[in-house]
Amino acid sequence: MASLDFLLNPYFLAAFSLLLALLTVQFFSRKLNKNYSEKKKKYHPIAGTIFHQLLNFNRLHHYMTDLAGKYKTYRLVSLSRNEIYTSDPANVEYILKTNFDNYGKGRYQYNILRDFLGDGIFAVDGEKWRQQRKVLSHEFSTRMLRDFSSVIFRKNAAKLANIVSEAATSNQPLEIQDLLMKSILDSTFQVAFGAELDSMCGSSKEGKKFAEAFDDSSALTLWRYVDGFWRIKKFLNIGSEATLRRSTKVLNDFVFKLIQNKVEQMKESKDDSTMKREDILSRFLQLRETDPVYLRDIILNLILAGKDTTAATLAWFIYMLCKNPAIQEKIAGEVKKATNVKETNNFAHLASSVNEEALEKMHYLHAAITETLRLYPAAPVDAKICFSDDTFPDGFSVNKGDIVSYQPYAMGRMKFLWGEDAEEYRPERWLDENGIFHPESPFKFTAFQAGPRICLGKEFAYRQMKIFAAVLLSCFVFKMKDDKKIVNYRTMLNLHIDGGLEVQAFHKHGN
Ligand code: HEM
Repeated sequence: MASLDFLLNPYFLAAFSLLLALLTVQFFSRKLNKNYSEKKKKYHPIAGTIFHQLLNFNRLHHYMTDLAGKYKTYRLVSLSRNEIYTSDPANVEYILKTNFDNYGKGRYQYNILRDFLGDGIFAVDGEKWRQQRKVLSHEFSTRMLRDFSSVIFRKNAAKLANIVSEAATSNQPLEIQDLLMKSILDSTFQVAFGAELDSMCGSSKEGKKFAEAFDDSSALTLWRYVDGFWRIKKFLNIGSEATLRRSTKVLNDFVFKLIQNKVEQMKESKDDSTMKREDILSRFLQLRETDPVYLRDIILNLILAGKDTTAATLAWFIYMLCKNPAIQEKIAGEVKKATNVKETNNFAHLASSVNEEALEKMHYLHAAITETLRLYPAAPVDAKICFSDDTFPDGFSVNKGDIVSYQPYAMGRMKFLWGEDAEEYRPERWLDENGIFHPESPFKFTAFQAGPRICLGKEFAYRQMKIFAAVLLSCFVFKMKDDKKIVNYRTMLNLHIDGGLEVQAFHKHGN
């Protein structure tokens, strides 16, 4: 019954009363206006209110998938504005591409995100977004970043394999999601700053503090979406807002110090043309970008973008493989063939063999990761604000200020999109008759968003996930520690496994 405690919460009761009042007002104003606007505009069916979302909070994505099964596009009534949810690819294409300029983060999201993400790419629209997108797209397409990041991914994959190996030898279970979160944070941090954080082994106290402050800031920023009183709490500097202020200060102090150190290092090595600076911070400094606040915003946004998304996807991937041992075996076979490595006890050697050429050959692994993202997309729902009244391709209207969301989680499970076996984990659906991966329309498979704001790190993320998966699956067999345990997500911005994923790893030894 603990999950119903929130019914007694005074904030909740106040919000509920307000919602009832709003619904009453909406009902009567609809009646009064019937002869005017209703005649001209058609609105998507009302499937519920945000009160229903609160009641279903712990199974939110199941609830919304059920609604999506009934209506391709529907509305939920909230206190201040309509919330429209769609799983219709034609509407998704319209929002994300055709009428791109009419949908964005808006002032509402910017105000929530600003204290943590500043003016970084995730928080802004318009010119500020365009400028960062241009610079970052260029950086992410360079061969230098690709090669530099691959070296780091291989090193960290081998480091993780060492930890898994120790657990396998001593027959100890592992909480693999947590390990992946730390390892991916270490990789992303090193690509971004060119410095070691080592949150996986915890060798640096400052690094540990940074990692904790980062997670706290992220969770507390998300909390603002449901806490109607956050502005007052911020003004009074109390409760969650006081904690957020402390966490962002830890982040800022740490990052500004790193930037300062890097600037000094670069000054010292100015004449040394053999010094190659390949991390993202150094690249920006070389481009004569010296505003520390701008640099902080760019880099923290990248870390946020890359860390939880990639790590959570890998955790769901391992979960899927524990549930489907034949697929696990098949991927291991493909990796062995592509890398041509016989000896799997030397993790560094094995990791170095997972090179570009080998990765290109791993179509089945690519399909299995994509299939994981179809069923467990790291961003399960993605919301935009509508900037001016509009009509969707399905003929229904949306109003200025409405929140419009496409739903990767629900879409991944719709039979009308994927067929009768939509709920089944079947990597083969991504392969043609020759076993070659073939992508789907990004307006149907929406895990990376689509259109001009499509995920900038998609290729980077696949490379990292494939390297980690290839190294781990060549050396170990993974099984659930407790096969009967029900695995579910925790409702938050990204789709994490609630309580982590406890697995048992077994050595494959030389086969
Ligand atoms: C499995 C891994 C990943 C998934 C599923 C994913 C998914 C997404 C999604 C859904 C968005 C749109 C978010 C929004 O509306 O604001 C996005 C944006 C973005 N992603 Fe990823 N992402 C992943 C990994 C990465 C990585 C590793 C990086 C870079 C290190 C990255 C960089 C970005 C950036 C910079 C944006 C903002 C693009 C823009 O607004 O123009 N992502 N990603």
